[in-house]
Amino acid sequence: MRLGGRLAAAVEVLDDVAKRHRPVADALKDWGLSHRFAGSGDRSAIGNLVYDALRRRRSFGWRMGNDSPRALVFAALAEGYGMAADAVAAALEGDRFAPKLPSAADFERFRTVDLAKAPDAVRADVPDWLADEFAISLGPEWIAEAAAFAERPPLDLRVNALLGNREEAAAKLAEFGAAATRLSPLGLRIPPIAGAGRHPNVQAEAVFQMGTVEVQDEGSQLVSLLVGAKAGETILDFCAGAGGKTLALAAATAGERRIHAFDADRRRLAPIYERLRRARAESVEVHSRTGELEALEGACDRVLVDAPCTGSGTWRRRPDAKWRLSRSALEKRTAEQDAVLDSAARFVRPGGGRLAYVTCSVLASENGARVEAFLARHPDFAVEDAGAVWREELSDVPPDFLNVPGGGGSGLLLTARRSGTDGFFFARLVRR
Ligand SMILES: C[S@@+](CC[C@H](N)C(=O)[O-])C[C@H]1O[C@@H](n2cnc3c(N)ncnc32)[C@H](O)[C@@H]1O
Repeated sequence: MRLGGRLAAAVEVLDDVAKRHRPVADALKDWGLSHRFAGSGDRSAIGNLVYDALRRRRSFGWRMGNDSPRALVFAALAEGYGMAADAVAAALEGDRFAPKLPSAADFERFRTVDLAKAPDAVRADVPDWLADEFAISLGPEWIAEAAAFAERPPLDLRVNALLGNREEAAAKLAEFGAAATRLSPLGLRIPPIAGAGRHPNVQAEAVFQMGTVEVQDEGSQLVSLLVGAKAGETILDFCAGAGGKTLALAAATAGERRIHAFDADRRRLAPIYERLRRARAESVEVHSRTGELEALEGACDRVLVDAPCTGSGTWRRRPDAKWRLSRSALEKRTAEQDAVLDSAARFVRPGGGRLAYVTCSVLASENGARVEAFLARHPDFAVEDAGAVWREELSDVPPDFLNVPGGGGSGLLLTARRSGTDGFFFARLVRR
């Protein structure tokens, strides 16, 4: 396909996402199925345009003076590829599939308008109703913090300590530019996609197939390590889902058969079995029914609650979710978070057992506020100092991560801007 066809396809996909309120990944997949002539290079170029347009929908729309799918796609092209109006026009000359070009004046406005004069929520690239939530959650620099979640993300891998070490894995993935992560001692990072490119298909590599590496954001690796799981302990991953953190816990406990993985939704657990096999994580027992957990009540040294949340920390990877989120959905999530914490608390061993609360959201109402509400309902728990937990499980902590404005209590907040990771909240509570 030529550039014009790719642009038209990106406009079509964005239209579909907007009109049918559907996830962008589904819209892209459907487009691919009905346009089988498109090659893999076309698909990744179209995907990049669509994702870039969604990540920065508000600021692109404001700078273009128009937020139609067509204007957003041209904005993504101009920004992502550094193309000026005349270069775009020249590239599309005689291309009958190309969508109608914005005017030269629109391109000029896009290039020169001062975004600093735009409303806060536009600069932050978030919906208006979320501006206050972000300001409370991320403090005086919330606009820059939110805008960092509108950048392209890297591809992070965790090296499975049960099967390999980071140096060897890095050597096997050197052609993709994989390098050690800054904060996780187990991580490898492949830089964000440039231009029309795409991330390598690491799942096809022997090092992945043999279980030596797993795809996991560095932030997710860090919060898994902060749980502090040790060999010989009884550990319950209460919201295990597809097992991203279960696998990390299994590697941290060097294979002792004491990890229990549970999820209230059996369908979500489905991928865990194959992932555990590949990682040779034999220490994990998977439970899909609450009744199977009876023997664990009051008996777990560590319980991880990786709670259902809005996912606001993952908007670099799922930018469409940012525009679908509603106030009522946020309220539904906070109620679920209270319920899941209450259900999980009974498994924690009195007299020193730990309850780790994690979300992949940066919103204080899902994070510190939930911890505070939990402590009010459960006076037998106390929150540990997050800085001390980091020093105990990892190393010196950069003080920025501990600064959780409006978070209440001693939580840790990772963000794209502070830690260069997806957004994660972490708090560890001890049962007296
Ligand atoms: C953020 S996801 C878990 C992701 C997973 N830990 C990982 O790292 O791949 C949250 C999970 O919590 C589960 N969940 C929601 N409510 C629950 C409850 N009351 N008890 C247990 N699990 C629950 C959901 O089914 C979902 O799979």
